[in-house]
Amino acid sequence: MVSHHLERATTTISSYWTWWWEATSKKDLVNQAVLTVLIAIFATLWYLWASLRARKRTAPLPPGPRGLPIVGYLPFLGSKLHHSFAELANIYGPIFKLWLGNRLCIVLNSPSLAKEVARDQDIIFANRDPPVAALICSYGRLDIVWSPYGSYWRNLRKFFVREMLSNNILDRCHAHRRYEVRKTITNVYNKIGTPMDIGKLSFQTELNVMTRSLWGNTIEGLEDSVTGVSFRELSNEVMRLLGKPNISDFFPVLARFDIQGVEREMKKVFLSVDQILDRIIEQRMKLDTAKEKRASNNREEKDFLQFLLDVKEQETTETPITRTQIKAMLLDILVGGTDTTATTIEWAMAEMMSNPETMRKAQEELADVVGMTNIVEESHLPKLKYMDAVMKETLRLRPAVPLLVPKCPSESCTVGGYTVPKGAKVFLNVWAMHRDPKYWNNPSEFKPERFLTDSSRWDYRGNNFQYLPFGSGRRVCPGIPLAERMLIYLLASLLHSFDWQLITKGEDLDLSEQFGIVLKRRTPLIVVPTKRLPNSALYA
Ligand code: HEM
Repeated sequence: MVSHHLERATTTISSYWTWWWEATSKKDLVNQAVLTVLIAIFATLWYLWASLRARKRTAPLPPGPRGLPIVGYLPFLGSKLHHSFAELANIYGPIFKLWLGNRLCIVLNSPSLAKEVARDQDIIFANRDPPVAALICSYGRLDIVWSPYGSYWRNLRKFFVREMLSNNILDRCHAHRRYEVRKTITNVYNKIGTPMDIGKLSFQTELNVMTRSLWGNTIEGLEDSVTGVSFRELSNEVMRLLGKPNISDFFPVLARFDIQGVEREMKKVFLSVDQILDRIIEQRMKLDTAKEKRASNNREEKDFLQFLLDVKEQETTETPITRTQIKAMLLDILVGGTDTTATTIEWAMAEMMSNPETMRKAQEELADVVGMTNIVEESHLPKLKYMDAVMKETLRLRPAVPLLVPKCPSESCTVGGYTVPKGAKVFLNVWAMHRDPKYWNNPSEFKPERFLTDSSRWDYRGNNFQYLPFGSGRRVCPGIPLAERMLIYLLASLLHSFDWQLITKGEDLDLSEQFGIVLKRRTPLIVVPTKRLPNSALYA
């Protein structure tokens, strides 16, 4: 294109030159002066126009570290990707690039860039870039999290939100949540005074809540020996493998050699998960007796799995759903929804144990709102303002998904004045944005009070671009309504029913992080509960 313009300009200039030469030869000084000025103006204008067009077409790539030939910056990344990215942002600015193998990665670190990507150019960035491990555990992108942007994803997500997460359905599942939370409180009461792993406890409760809402039973309710604990191990393994840097992802030509064995490991873990899901579906189908059938005709009484199975049976439906798609969706909820919520509860407890004043304030609020002779009910939640602030502050300081789920633009575009090429892997480092002193006072302190003022400012549904624990745009987390209920309800019940101490009094609690697709604690939080409420009946 530029060479074409150059050719045209050269032709034009040369014809004027001939004319000018003729004028010069005739010694026509006036003509000569006019022509010289005209040529100078023309040349300047042409130069400006051409360079403006060229600049418009090719904004440069963002700045970034050089790295080594072939491997790029891979050898220099530490084990905590979110920290390494934050350090690089300090050097190269809020948007930078780095090559990891032969994959171009672009990292964004500011609310205005987040807005450009998640609002202004949301459709372009609504695609995912699944690692090899995700292709396996999503049944080849048949789930919601990893499916490509398009009508398949849209239908699945709409269906999921309508049949699992509408206010109506969530209200109906209230009894399941209450049953499981009360069961947990009783279990803790029975082991009072003994050390407990809060992460394990929260995971077990969240998993049971999810499974009861999904198919009216727990994993233990299956006819064989699968336990919630072994499911937690499988789920942890899936998350670990999803977050593990894998050479196959950075050098797709090497993928078939599976050099680190990530694909092999994921296939093995996934086989067990898949078998559990098959058993769940089969057990649910067995329940399809005449009595169940009658109940299943009543929309009000159906659980999510029953609804899915009904849709599958109706061949005339507009969006026929296969058994594999059902399993893919169940997995999103069981692995994605449970681990994030349980990890957030564990962090909230850890932060409060390190800042006993916040624990005291939360318990005082519970005593005021709930009363020491009552148990926490979901109806209390809207009044628990401090508790809500604790949850928000935890999601700020310890966002469960620190780099969100990486995005992949479907066409080349410009962000922050730089080119982001089609197919690049785009990370939004919300962990770093949540700790940026430009937007937060004393960002590394755990201070729930910051969320007590002007609550409208602290929306976390993706509209406030400096606070994005659930992401933003079309692919924002659809589980927010369930996550917020479960987080506060379980945390409030644990704090109202018990006082909590570290095993060794006065010990400094380890608050270090272990990076993964979900940001976990490096060491499990082990604490000892003591009775807080006056009446033993409140623990039944
Ligand atoms: C503390 C709890 C949770 C956190 C912090 C969290 C966070 C996130 C984040 C950051 C994303 C990616 C958003 C983006 O790419 O912009 C996401 C996606 C998703 N989450 Fe959650 N989540 C939580 C709980 C849940 C729950 C309880 C469920 C299900 C019941 C759920 C289901 C999903 C699904 C299906 C997606 C994929 C959405 C899509 O790609 O269209 N999440 N979540």
